[in-house]
Amino acid sequence: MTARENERQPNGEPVDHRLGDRSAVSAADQLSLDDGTRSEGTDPLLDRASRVNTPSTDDSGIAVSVTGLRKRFGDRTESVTAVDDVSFDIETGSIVGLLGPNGAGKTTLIKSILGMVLPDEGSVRINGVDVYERPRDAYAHVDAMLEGARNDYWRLTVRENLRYFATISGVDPDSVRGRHERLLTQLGLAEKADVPVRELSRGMKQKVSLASVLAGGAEVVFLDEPTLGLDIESSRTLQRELRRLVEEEALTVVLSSHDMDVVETVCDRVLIMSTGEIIADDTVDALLSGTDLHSIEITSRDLDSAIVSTLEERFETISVEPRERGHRITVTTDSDGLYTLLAHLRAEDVSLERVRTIEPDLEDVFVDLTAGRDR
Ligand SMILES: Nc1ncnc2c1ncn2[C@@H]1O[C@H](COP(=O)(O)OP(=O)(O)OP(=O)(O)O)[C@@H](O)[C@H]1O
Repeated sequence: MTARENERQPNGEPVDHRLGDRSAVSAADQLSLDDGTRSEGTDPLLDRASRVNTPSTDDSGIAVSVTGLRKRFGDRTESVTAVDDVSFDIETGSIVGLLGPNGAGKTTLIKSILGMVLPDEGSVRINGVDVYERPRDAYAHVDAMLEGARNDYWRLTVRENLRYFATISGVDPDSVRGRHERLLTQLGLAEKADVPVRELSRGMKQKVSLASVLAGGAEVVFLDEPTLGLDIESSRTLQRELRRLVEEEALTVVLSSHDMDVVETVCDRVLIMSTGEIIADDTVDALLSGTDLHSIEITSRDLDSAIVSTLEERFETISVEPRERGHRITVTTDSDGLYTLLAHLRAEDVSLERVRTIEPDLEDVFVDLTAGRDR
């Protein structure tokens, strides 16, 4: 999902891609028209300000349930099935990572769940409520940060933004003052609380965006690249705060990110999409332990350019580092591939100076699962 930088409303404020704000809805409507969907203008999110933020009643333990979702764009001559018969449930109080290469269908899936794109088939329930039949009730406890960090009112201070977004979520800002103060402290924003957002750095703005999403006490939040542009310390703080909200307040988070380390650290479960389908749905541990991948790093002065280029032809996932004499190569492959590699090196009479095996990480598993599956 790509951030749309520099979008502005006529009043000079940034375009808001969040739910819960009227400008967000107009952005959604604009998108909808582009998509040929939802042109009826009945977006449930327009009405948030008048909504009472009562707790949801569903006790199934399932926050989001998607069944048989399908969305195709285009006509018969040229069409793409962006989401292809996708089904999954997300447990209340968990963080689920949504991964996929560019064009996999992640944005279309999330927008379909949020009612910003109307799917051709399938159903979505949030806390047991069908989003297409009873959108207002279904989205009463949902918020989202889509397409980057441009979500806040830059002329308002940080604290005023939190109060504003709480208000349009139907919450009296005074009743959640404690929550706001905690968010400001946890996210390192307390010192800047009374500073207009436009005067903050990009990373700080990103943190304000996240705080604004969480300001109204939503039970289910969708976050697109929440750590983009943050320094390592801020990213870790944000991840810790998300885990705390999930564990202490049963927040449910759907997080889409290209940062595999963030997903590996923070998510209870990972959905991997490719060409519109869910091709993996498991915990990070299960994905890592279920893989037959091995990463091996070999250093040798016998690894000359000719041998290295033969290996590059055979192994897609090879990285090569020239040494003063010879090369250091790192290859990620399955057991058969490893056997082939070692047999090849033996046949070429390569003596191995240094061999190091590396545990595969989520990125290795992701690349392995999605390689060669382009549309
Ligand atoms: N409005 C649209 N009209 C036509 N095709 C579309 C539209 N929106 C998405 N698509 C196509 O649907 C497919 C899935 O796109 P989508 O944006 O959902 O993928 P993504 O996983 O979010 O990608 P990225 O990571 O690059 O943002 C792509 O082939 C894309 O070109």
